Amino acid sequence: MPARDHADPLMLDRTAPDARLVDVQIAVVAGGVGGSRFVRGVRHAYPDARLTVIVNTADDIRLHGLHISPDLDTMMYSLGDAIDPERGWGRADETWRVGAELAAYGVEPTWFGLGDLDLATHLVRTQMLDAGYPLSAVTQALCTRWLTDSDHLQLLPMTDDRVETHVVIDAPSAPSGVRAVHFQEYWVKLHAEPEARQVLQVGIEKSRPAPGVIEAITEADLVLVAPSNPVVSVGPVLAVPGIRTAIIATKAPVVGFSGIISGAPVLGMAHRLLPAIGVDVDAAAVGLHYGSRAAGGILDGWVIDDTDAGLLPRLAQAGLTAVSTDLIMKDPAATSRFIQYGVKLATE
Ligand SMILES: O=c1nc2n(C[C@H](O)[C@H](O)[C@H](O)CO)c3cc(O)ccc3cc-2c(=O)[nH]1
Repeated sequence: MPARDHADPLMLDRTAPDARLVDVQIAVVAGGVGGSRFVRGVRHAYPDARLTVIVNTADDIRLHGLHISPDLDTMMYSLGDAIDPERGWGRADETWRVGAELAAYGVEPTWFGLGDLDLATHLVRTQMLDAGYPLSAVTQALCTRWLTDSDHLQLLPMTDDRVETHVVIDAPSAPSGVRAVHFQEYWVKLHAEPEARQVLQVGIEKSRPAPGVIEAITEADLVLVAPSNPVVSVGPVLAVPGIRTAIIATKAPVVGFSGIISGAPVLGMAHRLLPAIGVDVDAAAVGLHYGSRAAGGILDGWVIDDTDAGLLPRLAQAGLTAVSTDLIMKDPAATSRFIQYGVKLATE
């Protein structure tokens, strides 16, 4: 195995058929549903690497007196093989009896699905937060149940501070003509139907990276940006003061993957939110939104789907190294293939 140097930290002994990356540190910036599918692929691609997933927490919401962290829970359940495969969030074999009882009492909101098994997670998290533990300590505690190998896989909230994504929509009856709703209300109750006039990350200015986040990025041998929602999943992580700077400064190659394929998000509602931040709903626009590191952005490489190969010249002209491949995450092996392909081409 040739000596690993930082010029090519991912140097594989490419002669060995089962080239393994050992003692390699990988940091992933991710959201929830798409992000967790991506991370399962990263684990498949680099089984011996030490993985730190920096997870968006701006989706978090307080309901029924409980602190709910959808993206952290989706990542945790998914990597712990407890996720409901159809929904992509929440627990497998879930029941909804407590939620139905709350509705029977007329307790609002009833539009946010609270599963009985999932409730235990929110109860533990809320108790620990109320006892003064930071969200990162709570996450570590919850993960001891779900993630067997904590020194090879760690979930970090982007921050321990309270940050919430709120979406500004038209409200004809309001004096200002607009109102802000929590992202969960925009997505789960309103199905992202209203035009998004603005997307706010409430509290982001005062937020600080959670313990370990900056080190995970600066000490990484590879940083990956998951094909998560650029506005409400990757966006908030990059907006926590200090995180974008650390990504720009890291010696590791930074490779991003597009969640927009043929002008639409594979999952979720990014197409309803990208216009609010002035970014077209296409794989090139999102890559240029993140920007090449040479131009002050965060990416060394950008991976788009084969159906968007026609966008490659535009990315090349803008100075962003980009490649196209099959980006459909049909299973961890498929995801693993496109990750390795993208990393190899984007770091050569
Ligand atoms: O579409 C829905 N998504 C629900 N989600 C998904 C959630 O809105 C998204 O996973 C993210 O916030 C956006 O990616 C939940 C996630 C949780 O962790 C816990 C409860 C829910 C409840 C719902 C729900 O009722 N409907």
